[in-house]
Amino acid sequence: MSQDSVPYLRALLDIVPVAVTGVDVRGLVTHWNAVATELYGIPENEILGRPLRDFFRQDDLIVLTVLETGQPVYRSYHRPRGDRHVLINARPIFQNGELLGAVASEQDITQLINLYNDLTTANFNLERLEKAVKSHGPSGAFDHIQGESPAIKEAIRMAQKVALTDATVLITGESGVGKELFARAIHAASPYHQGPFVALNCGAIPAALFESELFGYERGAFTGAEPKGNPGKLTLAKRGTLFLDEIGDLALDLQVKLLRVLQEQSYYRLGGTAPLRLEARILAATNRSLEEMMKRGSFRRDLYFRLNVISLRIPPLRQRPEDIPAITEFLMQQFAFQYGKPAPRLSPAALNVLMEYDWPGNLRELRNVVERAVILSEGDTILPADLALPPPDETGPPHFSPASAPDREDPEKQRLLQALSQAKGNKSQAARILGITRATLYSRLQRYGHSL
Ligand SMILES: Nc1ncnc2c1ncn2[C@@H]1O[C@H](COP(=O)(O)OP(=O)(O)OP(=O)(O)O)[C@@H](O)[C@H]1O
Repeated sequence: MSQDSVPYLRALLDIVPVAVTGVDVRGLVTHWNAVATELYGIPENEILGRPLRDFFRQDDLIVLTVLETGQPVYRSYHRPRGDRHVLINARPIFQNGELLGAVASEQDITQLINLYNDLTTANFNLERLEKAVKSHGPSGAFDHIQGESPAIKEAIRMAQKVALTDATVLITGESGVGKELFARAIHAASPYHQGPFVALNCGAIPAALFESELFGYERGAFTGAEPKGNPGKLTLAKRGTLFLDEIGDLALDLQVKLLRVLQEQSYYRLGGTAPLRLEARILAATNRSLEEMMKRGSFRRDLYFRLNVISLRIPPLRQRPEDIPAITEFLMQQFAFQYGKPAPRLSPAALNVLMEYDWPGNLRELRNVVERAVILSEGDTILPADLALPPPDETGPPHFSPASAPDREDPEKQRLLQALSQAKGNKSQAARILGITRATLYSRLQRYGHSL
């Protein structure tokens, strides 16, 4: 190369769209172009002639590694700083067999990565919308009920069967397990799906208003009534579904009135004289034990049997811990989208905390915990501290029975959590990572979830 070519090379360095760094054999900077200045915010006059390692962490200096190993590197992905993503080419420079130094070029692909992340989030959202659209038709009604444990699958199978009939269903289960979610899915999959879904919370309305809410009233039926009258929930739910939530909270005298409607399949509005036909499918739910209440005389036996034509029990979350990884992943994506943040990942330690917690508030509590964690987490990983739950040691009585008491150092359990975290809760993928079948993975998750 002639001496004349130096100005050409200088100009070339300044117009190539990559950051160029040159070091001599001691690691002192010999070349630093305009893009490098822009990428790292370090001007050429500050860095030229100085050791490169004064400006960067040793681990981040691929060009120095190349100097040591004498091996070139091509298109190596690297994050020189938290918010920057680059692809690096680097090679040593030899002259007459002697090592002179090394050069590196770095292509900033931050924008590309950000676009990719945006695209992934957009795709996720699209899938969700597709599911939501499908779930408006009877076929996809149960799609948004997350979970693949045998317990939840059994509940879904049962609900799908009863959805096709017009039988009254009593949905039981602890608070926050998803009783209303199931009621809505049954409605959406039922012959009544084109009609409305009307919910009435029997625990939330004062007894004095219950009748007018349920049956409605005619114009001028009583003082203080809406002048136009009120159709009432039974009429509003016509050709649709009436969901009587918290049915166990209904006072005894009102239980008689509800029973009469169910027996006679007709009702009167307050102040009305013409009987109206019951044309709604009835679903009821409670988190109380109606059997216990019957024994104590606070729930009518005859109403119980009318409502409980088919009973559907939704299992609490602590009885299906194997659902926790996938549901958490689903919720993280959902809330990340809602709050306009990139979807975070869950650290194995955080997953461990979730797996061992008791979940008295079930899915509703899990939703709240994940929502808060997505909002509070800094960086791209959710850590145990973001969950605001007691760590496994402090969750009260030990969760593991002595027969299956693996402690937190149990290496098999650690591998399991690691694989699930890596697979973002996808169990097939986690099973592949571990080289075991899905069935084996499920039985291990069951074993490591507490109180089983
Ligand atoms: N399997 C599930 N997958 C995803 N989300 C769920 C699931 N089950 C419940 N949820 C969510 O958890 C929350 C609580 O569910 P829901 O209101 O249906 O519970 P519930 O049993 O009716 O509670 P309560 O007895 O307190 O009325 C809702 O936001 C619901 O969407």
